[in-house]
Amino acid sequence: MTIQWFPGHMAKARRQVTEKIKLIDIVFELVDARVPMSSRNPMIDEIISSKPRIVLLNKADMADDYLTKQWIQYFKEKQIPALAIDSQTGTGLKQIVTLSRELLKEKFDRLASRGVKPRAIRALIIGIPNVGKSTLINRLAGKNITKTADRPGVTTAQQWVKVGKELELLDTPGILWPKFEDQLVGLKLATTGAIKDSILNLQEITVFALNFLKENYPERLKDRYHLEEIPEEVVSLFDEIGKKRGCIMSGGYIDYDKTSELIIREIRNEKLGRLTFENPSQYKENNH
Ligand SMILES: Nc1nc2c(ncn2[C@@H]2O[C@H](COP(=O)(O)OP(=O)(O)OP(=O)(O)O)[C@@H](O)[C@H]2O)c(=O)[nH]1
Repeated sequence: MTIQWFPGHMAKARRQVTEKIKLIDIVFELVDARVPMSSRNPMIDEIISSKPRIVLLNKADMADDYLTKQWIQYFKEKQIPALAIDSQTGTGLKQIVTLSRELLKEKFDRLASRGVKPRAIRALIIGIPNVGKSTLINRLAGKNITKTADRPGVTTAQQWVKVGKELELLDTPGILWPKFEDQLVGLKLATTGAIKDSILNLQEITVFALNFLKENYPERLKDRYHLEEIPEEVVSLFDEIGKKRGCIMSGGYIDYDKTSELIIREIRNEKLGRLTFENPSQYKENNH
């Protein structure tokens, strides 16, 4: 689903998330491990406020392992615990419960000392569209997808999904918007497939992707497209790939649309291996 984010929608989404946050102990902020910054909401710190949080770098199976470790370190330095997960297979999910329990130990000990009966940790998954929120909820819930009894929420009755004995999730995740006014963010999200029916031009996305691969993963580019050398000019690179893969129009011209579709499809299908499109060092320098 492609959501059109108008200011009114943004305000409504934010209000809904803020209401839900009041009901929970901890936030699971889901991001795409291939674009950990671009797949975050620009106002996330403000929205979450002082609630404990874990950043979950989802789709880690598609991301560059080396950079995923660097990103975990980056968040750690900002006092935000982060975990790499794969919601499709369930890799890394056990740690979510263990870490949540650790982070909330003091709060729950305090409640217990006041005589409050022990209860499951309540959590909310939030993230921009397509980061894998539903996949994660389904994976965590497993057979327990049958919902627990309603508990009155602030505006509507909320449904909770049990995850073992120790965790309960709000069944509908919080959806937030990306920072799409930044063109580079849009290009990265489009390359990874987060923006489905992109308003961005496909050839433009491909130029971005090729430049990125040329700079960061030149050997993979060479291997995949059997290139001896990578041409300086991105247009020549485009031409060469188009020629090699038979994306030719009548008259012998390169079919740029077809070439673009092929390259983007291959990136999304991991034909160029596991890729991460942003490096934490860029964000440290810019002091983001
Ligand atoms: N490879 C991989 N794919 C994943 C993972 N998690 C989710 N996906 C895929 O990502 C796509 C989006 O997942 P959803 O769970 O629908 O994402 P969502 O955040 O609920 O999306 P919205 O409903 O648009 O907000 C689906 O095709 C999933 O199969 C993961 O960890 N690894």
